[in-house]
Amino acid sequence: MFFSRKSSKPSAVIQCVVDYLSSYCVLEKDDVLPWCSEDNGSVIITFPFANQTQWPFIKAGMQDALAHKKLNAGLTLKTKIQAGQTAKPAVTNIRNIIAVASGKGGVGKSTTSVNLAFALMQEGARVGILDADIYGPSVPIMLGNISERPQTADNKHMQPLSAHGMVANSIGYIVPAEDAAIWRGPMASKALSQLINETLWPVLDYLIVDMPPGTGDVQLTMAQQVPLTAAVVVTTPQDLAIADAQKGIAMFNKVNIPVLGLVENMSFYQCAACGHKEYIFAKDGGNLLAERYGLPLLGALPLDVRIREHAGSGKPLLVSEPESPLAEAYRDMARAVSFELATTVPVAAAQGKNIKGDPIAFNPLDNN
Ligand SMILES: Nc1ncnc2c1ncn2[C@@H]1O[C@H](COP(=O)(O)OP(=O)(O)OP(=O)(O)O)[C@@H](O)[C@H]1O
Repeated sequence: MFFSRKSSKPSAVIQCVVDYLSSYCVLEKDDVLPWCSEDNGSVIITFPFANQTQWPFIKAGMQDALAHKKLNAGLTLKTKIQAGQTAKPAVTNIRNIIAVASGKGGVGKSTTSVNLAFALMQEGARVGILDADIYGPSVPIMLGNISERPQTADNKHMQPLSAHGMVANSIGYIVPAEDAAIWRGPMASKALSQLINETLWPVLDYLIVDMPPGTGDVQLTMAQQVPLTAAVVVTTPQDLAIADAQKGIAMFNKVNIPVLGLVENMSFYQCAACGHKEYIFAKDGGNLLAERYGLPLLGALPLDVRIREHAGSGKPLLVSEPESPLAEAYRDMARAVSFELATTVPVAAAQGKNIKGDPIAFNPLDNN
């Protein structure tokens, strides 16, 4: 029941802001009430998810709602991402680890991972990316720093590399591709644990992990060994890819990692000249799968040559064309990912205990 847990009734301005947020986010009023506090006639709203590009619209909507009720209050919007609970102890400085997985190769998992990471950053989160795609690491190519190597001061820990304001590490920076390609399961999953645990990560709200494609033993062991908070499954609309995505969902269910939802990549082709949308592969595959599993469809990204060109050039779309509608589609997805995590994964009991501060002089959002 609305406000039932509070001993005193919230003020009229808080009630108005809560009403607005509850309908904007499609959540119960009791769910959004904890985000709101009042200080000297000003309302502070602290979102537990990353949505900073929406703040101007949200603020304007709230101001209208307040004015409609002849109320007046200053509005301050903030972001505070909480750590979601994990079965294994959290990694130092990382609040949430999100695996980006796909049932089969070539569906655009790495491209989605990298652009998702930048999109989350543009929405106000502190983000890093880890390329765990042992058999085909492509993050170094997409970040344009393939010839760089992580530095180490003590021969035990690596400093992550930094590209376009994002921290990253990848097996591709460390081991020649032909060596990693022949690793067997135990070696591959040990490499992932080492990459995560021996990198000096700055304080991060999200570490995006680009998983190796597939749902075999290697992927299963990896999913079990790392304290994943949640997973996102990428698919394309073809029947075959959908069937494989189904296996991906089943794999995470088996190891009790919550799947936040599906991303349908290469969903449609939009003609640059006339804007007509062509569903080249199939229509609504991702939607139907999402419905079957009761999962949200977090994003439907078009097949667009610019996505491939920018990924190949070392400057991902979100960095090279941040104002484009394509970048907006990725940010829509990023907000959906962040929102789902905050509203469906229980908050970790040991909140903040693993946050030790930045070991290196790096924090893209120090003033937040
Ligand atoms: N939405 C898109 N539009 C156009 N090209 C895309 C799109 N998504 C990915 N690509 C391109 O498709 C190819 C495969 O993408 P990517 O490497 O991200 O797939 P993957 O699933 O990670 O593959 P792998 O299984 O080999 O790791 C790349 O050339 C990439 O640039």
